[in-house]
Amino acid sequence: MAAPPVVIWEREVQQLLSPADLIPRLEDALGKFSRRDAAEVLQPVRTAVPLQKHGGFMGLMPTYMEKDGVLSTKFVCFYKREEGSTLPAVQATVVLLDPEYGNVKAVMDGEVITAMRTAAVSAISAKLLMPPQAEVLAILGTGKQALSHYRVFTEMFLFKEVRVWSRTKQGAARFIRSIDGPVQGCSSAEEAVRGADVIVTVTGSTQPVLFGQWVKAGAHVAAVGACRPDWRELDDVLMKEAVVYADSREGAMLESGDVILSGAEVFAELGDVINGTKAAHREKTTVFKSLGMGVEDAVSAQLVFDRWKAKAGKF
Ligand SMILES: NC(=O)c1ccc[n+]([C@@H]2O[C@H](COP(=O)([O-])OP(=O)(O)OC[C@H]3O[C@@H](n4cnc5c(N)ncnc54)[C@H](O)[C@@H]3O)[C@@H](O)[C@H]2O)c1
Ligand SMILES: O=C(O)[C@@H]1CCCCN1
Repeated sequence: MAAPPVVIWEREVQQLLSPADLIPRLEDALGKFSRRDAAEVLQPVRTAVPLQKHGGFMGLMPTYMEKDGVLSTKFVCFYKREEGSTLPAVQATVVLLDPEYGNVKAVMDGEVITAMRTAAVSAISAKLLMPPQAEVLAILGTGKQALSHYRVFTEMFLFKEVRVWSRTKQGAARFIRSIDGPVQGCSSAEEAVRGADVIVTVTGSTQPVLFGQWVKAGAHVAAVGACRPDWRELDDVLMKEAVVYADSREGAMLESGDVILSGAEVFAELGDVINGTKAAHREKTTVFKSLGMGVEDAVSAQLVFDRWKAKAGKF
C-alpha cells in the first residue's frame, strides 16, 4: 500500500518556490509543450465545469510528462465576482501523482503556484517580445495577479516607471500599500497605458479594458484575464493590429474571447519562440494571450515536492 499523500500548504509552498528557480523550468516546459511530442508533454485543454449558481467554473488541468516522470492535475475554481465581493476570484489545488502506481504523492496549495507561475510566464513573454530598452510598465488590475506580476517584473527587469490602474480607488490604494517599491497610481486605464512599453492586463473584466488606440506602436501586452470564450480584456483594434502569441494555440482557440471574438490569428506559441521555430517580433506591437497551462503547474509542483523532500530529509 502506498504511503498517504503529504500536504504542503501555502506558507510552505511560498518558502520553497522562487521566480528565479521557476523561470528556467517554465521555459523548458513551454518549449516541450510546443514540440507536441507525447512522450514529453500530454496536456489536453482544461475541462471547465460551470458552477452556474455561483457564477464560476471548476477547471481541471491534467498533465503527464512521461520522460520527466511527472503526473499532476490542478483543480482551479474561478469566478466572475461583482464589485465589492469579498469572495476569492480564483482558488486552486495541485495534486501530484506517481505515474506508475497511480497513487497521490502530494496535495498542495495552488494559490502561490498559480500566482507565481502565471507572472513568471508573462515575464518570459516580455523577455522575448518587449521592445529593447523598455522603460515603462503599466498594470491594469490590482488583485493577486497584479501583485505577483509587479513582484516578478520588477525583480526581472529594470523599469524607470511602473504605473497601475484599478477600477476602484480602494483597490489602487490597497495595492500601493502592499507592495514594496515605487508605483504610480493612475486614475484611468488610458492614463496608465499611454506611452507604456509593457502592459499587463490582470483584471476580472469580461469586457475590454485595453483599447488599441491607446497602445504605443511596438509595445508588448501580456493579457492574463478573460479566460472564457465570451470574456474580453482587449478590443478588436488591438487584437488585429498586434502579432498575437499564446501559451497554447488550442487553448486560445477554445477559451479566449479576445482571440475568438476578434477573429485574430495566433501567430505562434511562446514555446515556438523558445524553440526557435517562430520569430519574436519585438519591433511590432505584440500580445501574449495567457490562459494558463497544466504543464506550468506540473513543473512548479514537482519543484515544490523535490524541495520539500530535500528539506524533510526524505528519500
Ligand atoms: N492566465 C492565467 O494563467 C491566469 C491565472 C490566474 C488568474 N487568471 C485570471 O487573471 C485575472 C485576475 O486574477 P486575480 O487572481 O488577480 O483576481 P483578483 O480578484 O485578485 O483581482 C482581479 C482584479 O480585477 C479587477 N476587476 C474585476 N472586474 C473588473 C472590471 N469589470 N473592470 C476592471 N477591473 C476589474 C478587480 O478590481 C481586481 O483588481 C482573472 O481574470 C483570472 O481568471 C489567469
Ligand atoms: O491557469 C490557471 O490557473 C487560470 C486559473 C483561472 C482562470 C484562467 N486560468
